[in-house]
Amino acid sequence: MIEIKPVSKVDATVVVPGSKSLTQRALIAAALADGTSKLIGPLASEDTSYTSKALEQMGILVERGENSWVVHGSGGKLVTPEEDIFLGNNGTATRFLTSVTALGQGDFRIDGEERMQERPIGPLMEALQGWGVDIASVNGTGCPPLHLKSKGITGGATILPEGKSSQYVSSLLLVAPYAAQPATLEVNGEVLSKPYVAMTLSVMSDFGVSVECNEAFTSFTIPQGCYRAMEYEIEGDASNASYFWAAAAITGGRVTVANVPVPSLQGDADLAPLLARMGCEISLDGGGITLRGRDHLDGITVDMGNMPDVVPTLAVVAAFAHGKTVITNIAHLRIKECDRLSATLTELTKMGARVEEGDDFMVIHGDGGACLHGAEIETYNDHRMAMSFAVAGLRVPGVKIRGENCVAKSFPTFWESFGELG
Ligand SMILES: O=C(O)C1=C[C@@H](OP(=O)(O)O)[C@@H](O)[C@H](O)C1
Ligand SMILES: C=C(OP(=O)(O)O)C(=O)O
Repeated sequence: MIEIKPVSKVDATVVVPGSKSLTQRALIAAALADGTSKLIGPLASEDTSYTSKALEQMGILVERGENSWVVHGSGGKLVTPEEDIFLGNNGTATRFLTSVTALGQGDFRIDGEERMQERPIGPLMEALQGWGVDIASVNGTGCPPLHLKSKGITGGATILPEGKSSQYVSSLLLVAPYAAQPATLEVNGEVLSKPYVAMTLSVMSDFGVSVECNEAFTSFTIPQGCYRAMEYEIEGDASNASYFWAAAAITGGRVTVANVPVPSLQGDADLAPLLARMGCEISLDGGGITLRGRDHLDGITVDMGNMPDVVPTLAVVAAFAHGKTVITNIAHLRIKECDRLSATLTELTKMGARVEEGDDFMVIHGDGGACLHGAEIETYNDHRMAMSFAVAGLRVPGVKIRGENCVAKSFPTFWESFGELG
């Protein structure tokens, strides 16, 4: 357990580690490319280690240096893994690598931690079956462990049934160029977390494959092709930048995150303008985004369907605002590392906040933070719970974070960087 000490006003410039989402996409595109790619500024964390280890099991050599990784691409020819693939609680990799392994040959399992065995993957399995993949959920739950008998994907038309993760769409797109025939993908229902699909299309295009699609991201035509090896530079992680912007917002201080660019490929960078709507000042200095807090924050009403990972950050800031904050379209928070919708509200309540929970929304009744008091915060093995509630501790004495090591999933050096704010 770690106790956070309150500070007056933070005043800092920080550099955050590389984007988890971009690192994983670039690793996969580079692994399937014909030739050797170099990833500059990748994220070294528990999740990206699971991804690169799984790719290594499929015969891809990933040489991990201090600030760049060299990936020896296979041109799409994958070796059969000798052991089952284990991906911890890495939802992105579990969804993406299910399709990647389908490109290879062999009979094996994909599995993860207990929580990953509760995170659905059924819609992706159905869409892959439409491309001729023999895949089943071992326990019949529509969740991992999965059993695959891979022999490549046929391509042609497939349909992704309605689901609560954009990762299914990204996963299918990433492998579609390697299908035996040109592929199309139709998605039933609304696509949540859309910026992540845009990010996938951007990485694919950088690696040389252009996909045709509609604006709603429900209809895609993917040409056959092979990714082109390249040198790819990774932006700083905007979801992880959120904790530093939030620190400025609630302490009335200043934080510049130097390596999240504008424009960014990451939807979560849009948290900064949202904090500006609550009363902060935003400016673009030296290539990064600076947030300055003021004495007063106002509650807002906002649809966060496109920015699920920064909802806990926003909810914590909302507890220090004046008035009601209503966060809608967030049912997908319930299938993250924990049920983040409930967990966030449970822990805010423990700190004295007045909140309301709906199936797909939350309400925080802010009073400027006056009612908040210290508490031992449960983190449910969820890195985003630990990092968001650490922010609250900068204003409220006695905030203690249990299970603080869970930050290793996406930001192993978080506590050192956060400590520098004080
Ligand atoms: O594609 C990605 O890199 C991600 C997509 C999002 O998931 P959903 O699409 O399931 O909301 C996000 O929560 C996750 O952290 C990363
Ligand atoms: C939801 C997250 O990741 P994943 O789905 O990859 O486990 C996250 O990092 O907040």
